Amino acid sequence: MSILSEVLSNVKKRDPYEPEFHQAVEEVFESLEPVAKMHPEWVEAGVFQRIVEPERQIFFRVPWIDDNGKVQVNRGMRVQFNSAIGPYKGGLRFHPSVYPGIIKFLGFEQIFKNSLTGLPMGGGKGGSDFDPKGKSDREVMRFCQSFMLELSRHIGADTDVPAGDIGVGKREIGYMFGMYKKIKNEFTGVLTGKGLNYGGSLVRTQATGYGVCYFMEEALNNIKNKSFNDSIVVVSGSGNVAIYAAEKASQLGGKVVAMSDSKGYIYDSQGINLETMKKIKEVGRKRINEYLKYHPEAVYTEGSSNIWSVKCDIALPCATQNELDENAAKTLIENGCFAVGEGANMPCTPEAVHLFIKKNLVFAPGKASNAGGVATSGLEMSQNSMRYSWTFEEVDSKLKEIMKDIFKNTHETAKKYGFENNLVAGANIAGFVKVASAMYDQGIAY
Ligand SMILES: NC(=O)C1=CN([C@@H]2O[C@H](COP(=O)(O)OP(=O)(O)OC[C@H]3O[C@@H](n4cnc5c(N)ncnc54)[C@H](O)[C@@H]3O)[C@@H](O)[C@H]2O)C=CC1
Ligand SMILES: O=C(O)CCC(=O)C(=O)O
Repeated sequence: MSILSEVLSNVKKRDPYEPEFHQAVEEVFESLEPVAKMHPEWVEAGVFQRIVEPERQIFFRVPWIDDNGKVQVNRGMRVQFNSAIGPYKGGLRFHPSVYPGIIKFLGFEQIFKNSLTGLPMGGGKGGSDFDPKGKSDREVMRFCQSFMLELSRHIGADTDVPAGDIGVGKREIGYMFGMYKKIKNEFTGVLTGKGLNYGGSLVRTQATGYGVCYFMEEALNNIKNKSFNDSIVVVSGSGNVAIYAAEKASQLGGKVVAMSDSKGYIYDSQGINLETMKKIKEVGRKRINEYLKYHPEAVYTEGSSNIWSVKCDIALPCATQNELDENAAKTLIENGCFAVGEGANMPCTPEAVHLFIKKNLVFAPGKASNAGGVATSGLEMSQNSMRYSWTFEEVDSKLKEIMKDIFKNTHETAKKYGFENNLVAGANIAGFVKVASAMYDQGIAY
């Protein structure tokens, strides 16, 4: 049995009820056989066993009082996965599906993604099974304050810097930042994704979605001599990543004809009107079918996964994990889709990914293509340390350069290890090698 199979089998044995985490480890390890062969010293130093075990996991109670005066109790957690190359960094997810297996898969992905950005950030992730949907602003505030009351003991600008993810946007970051500042009596860059009036960075809101398109444009140009221009694009989701991926895809000349939420999807043959979508989702926090009130010519279909039956050239899954399976992949390919870029974390199942690679689509894996969000968080940390802010154009051009560099690195690494044009292998290997060599240099006690 190879060291990689042995470690994977141990991961499954130790935490048998965490399928998303197993999937994330398996997907990375699939690419690492040549790395293990090239670096027997890493095998001997237990790097593969150590990298799948979080450095620290924190679980805590989050009691809060709802608008009816009733006490509610949620679970909070933070997985500080790996700090070999910098302070733990990664978002917080508030969604009823959150449990350790989800947070561990996200934290594990984050290690390699953050490494690919070229910035000094380790990997971490956290969240709660709290559902902000349908809650009043005051309820969300009381929850966030209680969550931070405990989390504040474990984070810090040089220790662990959380940010947003599903269910955590500017509103939640604001409430948490306010509470952290009150508890610690210090104004530091302990969270990113902050409001622009208290230390946030321009472009952070747009960064993940824009970054997906910058990466994809680079991949299309280099691998297929194509671009977004004149393409038909389908984007799943209608949250932060989806809206700004759709915006940049349109700016690059694509036409986004469909977007979804967890209940269903909208098809608009004229191209989705993004101002309407922002009004519905960012301001109103409403369901996507509200779109029909403003654009009655569009069509709404129940069932979010049906969105992949819409004919397109480029598909950008930007909602959630495992939202695009093998059947959806087959349908996309039959309809002529030639590129898929992951905006969400692990949105394509392993079977779908294998099919995309086998059929030579340009496939951009999330840990490379959605790294623009955390990269811009890294830029927010730099600006906070300098007590300075860059302009929109300055941050946007740094983001663009970072995404181009990530593409170059993943593309060249894939080629070097014998996986030409396989960006999944390229991203896994390039992300891993930097962290593994830092872990090796820092000794086994680490
Ligand atoms: N916000 C960020 O900077 C980054 C987010 N991501 C990933 O991107 C994905 C989306 O995150 P955000 O946009 O930040 O969250 P969000 O909370 O702003 O939006 C999530 C959207 O997905 C929709 N959704 C949920 N389940 C769905 C389903 N099964 N089918 C269709 N739509 C569904 C929701 O209705 C919502 O519109 C997640 O996988 C997240 O981990 C990755 C990198 C950075
Ligand atoms: O900006 C960040 O720190 C986190 C972004 C994130 O959660 C992700 O890349 O999945």
